[in-house]
Amino acid sequence: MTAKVIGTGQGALAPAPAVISIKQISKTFSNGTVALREMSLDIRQGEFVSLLGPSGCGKSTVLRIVTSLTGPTTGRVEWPMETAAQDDHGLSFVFQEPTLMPWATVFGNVWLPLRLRGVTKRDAYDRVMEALEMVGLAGFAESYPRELSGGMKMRVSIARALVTKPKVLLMDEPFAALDEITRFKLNNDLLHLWETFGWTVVFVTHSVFESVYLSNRIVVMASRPGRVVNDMRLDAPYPRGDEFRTSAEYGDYCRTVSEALHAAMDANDHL
Ligand SMILES: Nc1ncnc2c1ncn2[C@@H]1O[C@H](COP(=O)(O)OP(=O)(O)OP(=O)(O)O)[C@@H](O)[C@H]1O
Repeated sequence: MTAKVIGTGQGALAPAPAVISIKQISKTFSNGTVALREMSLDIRQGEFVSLLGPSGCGKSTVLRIVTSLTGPTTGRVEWPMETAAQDDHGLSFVFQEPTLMPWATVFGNVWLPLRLRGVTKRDAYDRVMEALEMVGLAGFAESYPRELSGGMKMRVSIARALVTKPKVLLMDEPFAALDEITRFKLNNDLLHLWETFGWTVVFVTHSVFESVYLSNRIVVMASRPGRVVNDMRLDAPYPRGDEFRTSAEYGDYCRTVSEALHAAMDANDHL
């Protein structure tokens, strides 16, 4: 499927190589549910891609297959820019729930992925503190999760994902459980980090507004079976801030994407 460009045509990304190449993936669960059927998608270096679609269209299943948490029934995921020696793909995953260890401090939680790789607390110290700095929580290293707000817990979860210095960040509705003000703030912080570090981000969301605010590409999925029905590039320039969020341009993008989402939902109704 070719990408449709919405916007003014200014600020479009130059073509970049694919970091993740999803090839004809299908997934049928043991109970017979066809979660995905022949889905193909190239995620390009530096993109901020949102996967947008109704509940049950297979967004999380795509991320789980990309991270090898589950395998596809048919099809495969390729990493065109990698050599055979790389085995973790430089990936980090942020879930909707912060899933912090309640008995460990903020430091201990962020240290975990390094600890699992055998890095001692002393050796991990600078990297953990750097990750906490990035999410604005350097002053809370010795706090426990119960002492933190929902937004702060999510920041810890993001710091834990960043501590391994990933190249690709997969985020499964990370801000869905947060109030709107906190969500806006974390949206801004995430965009700032993305612009600073040049990651590739794949972001699952139900929200048209959030996907338009964050992404330079929105992939709309339909369900039963899960598949891509629209692939749109948004060329609104970055940095994006409150001015963009309240602009007529943003409203226009939201309308277009909303129509695409409704068309995807209608496609399900007719199956
Ligand atoms: N382990 C499983 N066993 C059986 N069916 C499953 C399993 N995991 C997911 N499914 C089904 O596969 C389909 C896709 O699920 P998935 O969680 O990927 O959708 P989603 O788009 O992420 O949904 P949501 O937005 O609600 O999180 C759904 O019909 C779901 O019920």
